[in-house]
Amino acid sequence: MFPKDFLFGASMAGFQVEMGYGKDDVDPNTDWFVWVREPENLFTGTVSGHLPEYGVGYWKNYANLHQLAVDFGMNCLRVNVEWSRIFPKPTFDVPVHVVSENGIREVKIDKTSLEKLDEIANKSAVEHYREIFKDMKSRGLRLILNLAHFTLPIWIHDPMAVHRGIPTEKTGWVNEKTVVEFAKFAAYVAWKFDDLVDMYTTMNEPNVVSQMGYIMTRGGFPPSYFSPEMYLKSLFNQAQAHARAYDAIKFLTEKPVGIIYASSIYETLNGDKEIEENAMYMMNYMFLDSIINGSLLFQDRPDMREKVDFLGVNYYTRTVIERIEPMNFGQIALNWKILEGYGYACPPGGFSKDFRPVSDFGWETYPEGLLKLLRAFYERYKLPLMVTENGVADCRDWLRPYHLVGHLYAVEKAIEDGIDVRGYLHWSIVDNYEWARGYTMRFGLAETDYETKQLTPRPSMYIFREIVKEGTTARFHNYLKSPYEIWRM
Ligand SMILES: OC[C@@H]1[C@@H](O)[C@H](O)[C@@H](O)c2[nH]c(CCc3ccccc3)c[n+]21
Repeated sequence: MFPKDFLFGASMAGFQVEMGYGKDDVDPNTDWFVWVREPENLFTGTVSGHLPEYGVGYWKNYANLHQLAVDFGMNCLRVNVEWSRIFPKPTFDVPVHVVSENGIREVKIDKTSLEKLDEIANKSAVEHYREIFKDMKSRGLRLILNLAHFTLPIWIHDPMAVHRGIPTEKTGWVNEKTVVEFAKFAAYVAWKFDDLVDMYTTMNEPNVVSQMGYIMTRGGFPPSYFSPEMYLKSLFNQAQAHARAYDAIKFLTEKPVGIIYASSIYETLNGDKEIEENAMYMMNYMFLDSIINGSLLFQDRPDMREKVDFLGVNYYTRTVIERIEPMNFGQIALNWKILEGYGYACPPGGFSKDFRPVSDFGWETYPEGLLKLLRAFYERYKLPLMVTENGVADCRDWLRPYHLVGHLYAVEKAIEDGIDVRGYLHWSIVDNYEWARGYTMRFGLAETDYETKQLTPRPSMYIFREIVKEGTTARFHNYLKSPYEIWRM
């Protein structure tokens, strides 16, 4: 059984759902907005050619989407405010008190600084976000407010300059100055929205921003510039930015502040524990340890300790790896590689090498991995956990019923095993703009008609509602066995 006060809902991101009518709801001031229409990226096929301004239109149709959530049993939504909407112009000139020897140790934002930020903020954007959040609350939905979800203001990040190796100050998270500006943004958001917020998260998947930006540079993420040094620098500046944002928000409110991490369970086919632990450390614990235990790589950072009230776990599938001769990339020594045919590396719409069904995106259905991951994170950190993303690209809703029951069952078993999971937020409630893949991937429990903006529940959304109503997956366990035999634990 799920606890009575369990949070059932969905996650969304501003850039992926807000725009829809191609005019007064458009925010042109982000790195992603530039990136997805850049001729070089279109010519090389780096991006889909689809544009976010013709998407869901949440900026205008938010009431419809909120009511859909309520109608299908949801009691919580996670969304973010777009930094570039709140501050379309640079905030560098707003004075704050910074302590920065060997890292950004403290950023103090007082009332005077907040009032100076208020002078340059886009007040109509602040007001419109307040309308959206007030509507959400008026329908009984809790709000988890996230701050950064992949996009950065163009005055922080010039993705094409970095992509082409042209010297620029606007290097996004690689530039330590971004840490200070992010803390200002966090303080301002808490100051302006706290009365409407239930829980905060500072950022979504800092590891993906760094990995897809500077290592997996064929994935279509800005700036697609291979650099292990920039990978590490951007990763740890995001860790610092989280810690400084945590402090800035906590200076103004007692509400919980967490972070959302792209989490995968790393497995070998031959039970090579050393390699599995090595990968789990590198890909999960190294970053999280830095903001929970204050251990930033090999230096002690007490100013970054205990900066996580709860951990948002985004889980989609596992990553199967095997040992290789160590490869050295600067400070990074890699002695494992990802195996094709499992996890994220499967044939779209087919089956994995383990005969598990695969999504339209080529991601293997592996619900046991969520249970293993929740166990591993809880054992290491003993922090409240929340599944902040889980879902499947499945335009026909053939796989989603099984995928949904399997993963909700994994959460239910984790809770029965005494793991403190507070909620499950599906990715996502409606189809939306899938970054470099545009509208080609459909993750919605409800289908989005991008012409009419009509939102139509898919069959699996009715299953979601039944499971919430009954407080357990029990009635749907036949979905675990056939026709996809997805659960073998
Ligand atoms: O791909 C589905 C969703 C995105 O739409 C969300 O914005 C993002 O938070 C998110 N993260 C993941 C898992 C990690 C990942 C990110 C990007 C590309 C491939 C895998 C999947 N998703």
